[in-house]
Amino acid sequence: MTEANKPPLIEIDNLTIRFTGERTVHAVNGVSLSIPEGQVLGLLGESGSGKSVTLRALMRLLPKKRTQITGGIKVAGQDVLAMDDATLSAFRGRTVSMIFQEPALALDPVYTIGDQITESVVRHEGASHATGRARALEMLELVRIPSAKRRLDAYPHEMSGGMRQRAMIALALACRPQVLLADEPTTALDATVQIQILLLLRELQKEMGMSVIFVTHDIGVAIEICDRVAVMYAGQIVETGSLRDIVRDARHPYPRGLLASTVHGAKRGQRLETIPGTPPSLSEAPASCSFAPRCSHVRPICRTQLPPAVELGPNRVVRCVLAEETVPVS
Ligand SMILES: Nc1ncnc2c1ncn2[C@@H]1O[C@H](COP(=O)(O)OP(=O)(O)OP(=O)(O)O)[C@@H](O)[C@H]1O
Repeated sequence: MTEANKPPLIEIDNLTIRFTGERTVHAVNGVSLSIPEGQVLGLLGESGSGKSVTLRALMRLLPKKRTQITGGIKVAGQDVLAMDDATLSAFRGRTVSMIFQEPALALDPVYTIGDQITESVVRHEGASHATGRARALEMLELVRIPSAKRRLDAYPHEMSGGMRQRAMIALALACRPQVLLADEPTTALDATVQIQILLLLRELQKEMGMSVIFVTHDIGVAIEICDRVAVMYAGQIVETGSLRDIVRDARHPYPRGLLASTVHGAKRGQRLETIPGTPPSLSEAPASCSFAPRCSHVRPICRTQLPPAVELGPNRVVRCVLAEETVPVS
């Protein structure tokens, strides 16, 4: 079966997330995504575009209070938004796992790495302590932590940044989840360690057949690891396509502008900050094209109507009136 024919493992349908409180934030505005088994999708966009909020919604990690969510999220056939606490607890770790930029969000400072992995395997799989401990060692070896046996008894603060990142990956993958959610896991690392971790993640992803959603603001990282890319702007996906589609033939003026200056020499660490102007405040739900104020190809209709979602092929959607035109980049 080709990748395009595989049934989706993750289906996000018209997801809308609004935070209410002192000020209202329309963080995610009608996001739809469908990700088959074994695919790495890069969620690319500048700061505040709604990448992390989308990812957190998939694991139900958003605060319950003052968060309004509509739309649907299905993972491996399960309705994530309808799960009760017991189902959710089994779902996290076993079906879906998450890694972060900062390992401190996942690793507990008062327990050794070995104990944390062991505990996760015991809790999620009902395994014995000995089985959990054996798995912990296996995982530390899998993520290539040197002297793995000795490191089982190390605390997170006794490890370097790169090693802690590997330990967090070991913990996240210990119960062999079907889906890995990665929220900028390599951003804080220096370039050499970053590439090692990306290569490791790609290898583990292939070996375990996982689907991955990889959040990044870094085009170089997306090029390194993703099969497909979805570009977010102001809580919406403005363009999706294969990595090749996006890098070689982006149609929306936002990714076109971002990529024009970087595509030939895209390096890791290169931020998406090349377009003049700032993103909208998100205090209101979009009623027209959110990018219009910054777009050098803007037309009157862009300021009065939401742009259409133009399907250019399977899994290739562009939200722009110019989707089918070849416009010069500026
Ligand atoms: N719990 C919350 N309450 C209110 N607003 C929030 C909350 N969480 C996120 N936001 C807001 O939602 C918007 C989207 O945030 P999000 O973290 O998803 O952006 P991002 O694209 O991941 O950016 P970054 O790369 O900076 O993390 C931002 O305006 C953010 O301030």
